[in-house]
Amino acid sequence: MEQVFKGLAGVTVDTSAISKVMPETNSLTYRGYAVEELCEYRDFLDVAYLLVHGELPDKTQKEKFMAAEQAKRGLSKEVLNCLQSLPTHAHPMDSLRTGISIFGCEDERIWDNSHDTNLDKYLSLLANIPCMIAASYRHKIGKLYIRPDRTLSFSENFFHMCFGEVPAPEVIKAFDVSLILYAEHSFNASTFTARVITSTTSDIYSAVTGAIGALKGPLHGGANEMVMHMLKEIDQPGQAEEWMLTALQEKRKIMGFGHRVYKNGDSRVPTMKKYARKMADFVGEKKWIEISDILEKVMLREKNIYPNLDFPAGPAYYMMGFEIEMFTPIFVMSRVAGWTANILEQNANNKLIRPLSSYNGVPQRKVLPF
Ligand SMILES: CC(=O)SCCNC(=O)CCNC(=O)[C@H](O)C(C)(C)COP(=O)(O)OP(=O)(O)OC[C@H]1O[C@@H](n2cnc3c(N)ncnc32)[C@H](O)[C@@H]1OP(=O)(O)O
Ligand SMILES: O=C([O-])CC(=O)C(=O)O
Repeated sequence: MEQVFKGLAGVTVDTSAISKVMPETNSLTYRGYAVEELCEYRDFLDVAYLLVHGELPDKTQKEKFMAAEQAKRGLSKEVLNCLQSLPTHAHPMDSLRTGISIFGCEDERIWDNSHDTNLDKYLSLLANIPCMIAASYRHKIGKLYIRPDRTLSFSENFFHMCFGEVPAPEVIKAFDVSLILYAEHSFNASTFTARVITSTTSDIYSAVTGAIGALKGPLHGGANEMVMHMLKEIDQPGQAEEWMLTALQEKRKIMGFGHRVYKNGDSRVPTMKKYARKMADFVGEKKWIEISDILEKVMLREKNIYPNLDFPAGPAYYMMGFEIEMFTPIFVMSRVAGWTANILEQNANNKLIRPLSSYNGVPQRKVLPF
């Protein structure tokens, strides 16, 4: 039997100049820049530009990019109506997947996969994914849609559309940092999905829609929601150690722990943890951090497994005031930058992605007539 690489683990399938995940040093760069430095000195929009254009914007390029993103904010009546016609029990990831499908149908440039057209489609997605998430959220809670404010920053506008107000700068900064950290991570499952779809010379909306489906799963982006459900189930720091020991004994997968590539810690966790702590100080609620610290300690002691980015991001979003079901859609708001960079890279040097399988079913047999 041929050698099988289950889950493509350890297989290098292509080259990429977008991000470098370095498990040996627990570090990560986007286009050569360390994510920690990007978090400290730049905002998410700079990173959304960097990933797709290959360089950080200068002041003029940033102003132009920001103005273009702001100008593109705003859903059509049809997309808004569609999102508002979905059942209120629908998960916002499903609503977003559906919204982007319709959004894509509105674009007449169906078979135009040129670089410049794709850059324009990217700007539309970047500007309108937050509008779709906020629209679904407002619909779910039975409140009226709030139109985007084209004078606000990317992150400020999202809070404005969800809650009708812009929170303190500390909250905006923590949120923006989370978007930078979530923006790109080489050939993760959703990015790979986007590349597979792109490799058939399909379009960017199809690739992003497919990537959303892959990101939703709890083994990938959906874990940030599961982490918060777990923290809420534990509820008290005094119950955290026992909860973890029982879960491990029952051989349960602990959400927010482990990673396919990082085996000694996720490069993004220290930065996200710092901002989750800032959120705890800001809201004056330490319990989620205390429970998290105990879970992390016990998991390391018992299994030598480290937390991934979803572990601190979940409680950070909760403390910012978001409903749990909003966490993975927020991941999409950011990861669309990484997906697009990968879609453009795949398009620029394409080869159909089509691996082999090793057949282990019944041997060939005869079809007998009735
Ligand atoms: C942004 C992101 O997408 S980050 C990932 C978010 N996902 C999660 O947090 C979900 C929980 N984590 C997991 O399910 C896994 O760690 C994954 C899917 C992320 C990585 O999986 P893989 O690389 O396939 O690792 P694999 O599942 O083979 O784990 C290796 C060993 O560690 C154990 N392990 C890994 N993660 C966990 C976990 N979260 N809880 C308990 N045990 C775990 C496995 O049971 C396995 O043990 P075994 O060798 O005794 O069978
Ligand atoms: O790289 C992965 O497999 C998952 C991950 O952390 C990400 O997509 O951010």
